[in-house]
Amino acid sequence: MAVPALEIDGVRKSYGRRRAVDDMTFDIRAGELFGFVGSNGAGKTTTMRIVLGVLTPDAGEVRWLGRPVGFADRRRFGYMPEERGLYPRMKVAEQLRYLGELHGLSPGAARTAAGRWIERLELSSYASEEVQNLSLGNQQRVQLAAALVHGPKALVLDEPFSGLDPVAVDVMRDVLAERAADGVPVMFSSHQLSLVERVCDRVGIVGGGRLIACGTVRELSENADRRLLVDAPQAGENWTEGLAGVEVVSREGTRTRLRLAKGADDQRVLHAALATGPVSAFVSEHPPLTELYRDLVTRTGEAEEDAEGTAGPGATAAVGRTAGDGAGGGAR
Ligand SMILES: Nc1ncnc2c1ncn2[C@@H]1O[C@H](COP(=O)(O)OP(=O)(O)OP(=O)(O)O)[C@@H](O)[C@H]1O
Repeated sequence: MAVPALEIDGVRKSYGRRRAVDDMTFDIRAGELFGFVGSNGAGKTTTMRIVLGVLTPDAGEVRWLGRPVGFADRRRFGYMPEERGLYPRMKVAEQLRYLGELHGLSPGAARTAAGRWIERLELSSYASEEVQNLSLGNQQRVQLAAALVHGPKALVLDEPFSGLDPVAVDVMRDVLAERAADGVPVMFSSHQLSLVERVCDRVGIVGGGRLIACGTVRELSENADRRLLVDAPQAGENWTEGLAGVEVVSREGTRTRLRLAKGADDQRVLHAALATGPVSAFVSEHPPLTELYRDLVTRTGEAEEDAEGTAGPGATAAVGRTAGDGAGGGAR
C-alpha cells in the first residue's frame, strides 16, 4: 500500500461557535491526485488552510512524511488559495520570479523556473503585463504558475478549475497529472464532479465538516446501491411497479436505469422485464460520482438529522467512519 505523504489527523476548527471542521482525518499519497469535494460550507477551504498553516487547528495534527508539518516543509508546498493571492500591479514574470525567490530559489533559478512555467501555461504573451490587466482565467493560470514556480513537494489547490475555459481546464489537468506522475501529492477541491471523476485517483467527500467517504470512485460505488440498465422494448411505463427496493432513475426510449436498494433481487427485475417481451440489455452499471455524491450527502444529512438531540455530534462520526472505512480508502 502506498505510503501517506500528507496526513490530516483528527483536525478540528471552529469559528466562534460554528464548528467548520470536525475530526477531519485522511491522507494523500505520494504521486496521487486527490479530489476534495463537498457542498458549499462543508469545510474544504478551512481544511486546506490548516494544511498550509494559514489557520491553526483547535485540535488534531497535519503530518508531512510522518512528522508534524513545520514551516520549512510548508515553504516547499505549493498553494492556490481560494481568494487567490497575487499582487495585482506586479507584472506576471516579475511576480513569478519574486515568489520563486521568496520560496528559497536563487535569482537565476527563479528566473528560469518563471520562464518555464510561463511557457508551459501558455502565458508568454502576458509575461510583461500587470496581473490586474489579465482575464480571470489567465490570472488563474498565473496563480497556478505561482504555486508551481518553486518546484513544490506537495500541491494544495482550492478550486483550481473554477472559471476556466475548456482549453485551460485541459492545460491545468495535464500539469497536475504531470506533477503527480513526478511523485508529488496533489490535492484539489472542486465542485466539478465529472472532472474529479475523470482525473483523480481518489476522492474525499466532505459533509458538515467531516469526511463522510474516501476512496477510488470504484471503491465508493461498491458501497452504494446497485444500478441496472434494462432495455425492454415492449415494456410499458409501469413495468417495475411492485418490485421491492427498485427505483426508476431515468428512462431513455426503451431503456430504463434502475437503482436497487440493498437486498433487492435483480433476478426478480429480470423476470419482470422478460414478462413484458424480449429484453435486449440487462447490464449492471457503476454509478457516476455525481450520483454517489448525492446519495452519500443525502444519507449522511439524514443521519445527522436523526442524531440531533439524541446522540449529539458524536453520532455523525460513526456515519463518516463507516462510509470511509467501507469504501476501503484513506478515511480512518
Ligand atoms: N472566517 C470565517 N469566519 C466565520 N465562519 C467562517 C469563516 N470561514 C469559513 N467559515 C464557515 O466555516 C464553514 C466552512 O467553510 P469553508 O469555507 O471551509 O467551506 P468550503 O467547503 O470551502 O465551502 P465552498 O465550497 O463554498 O468554498 C462554513 O460554515 C463557513 O461559513
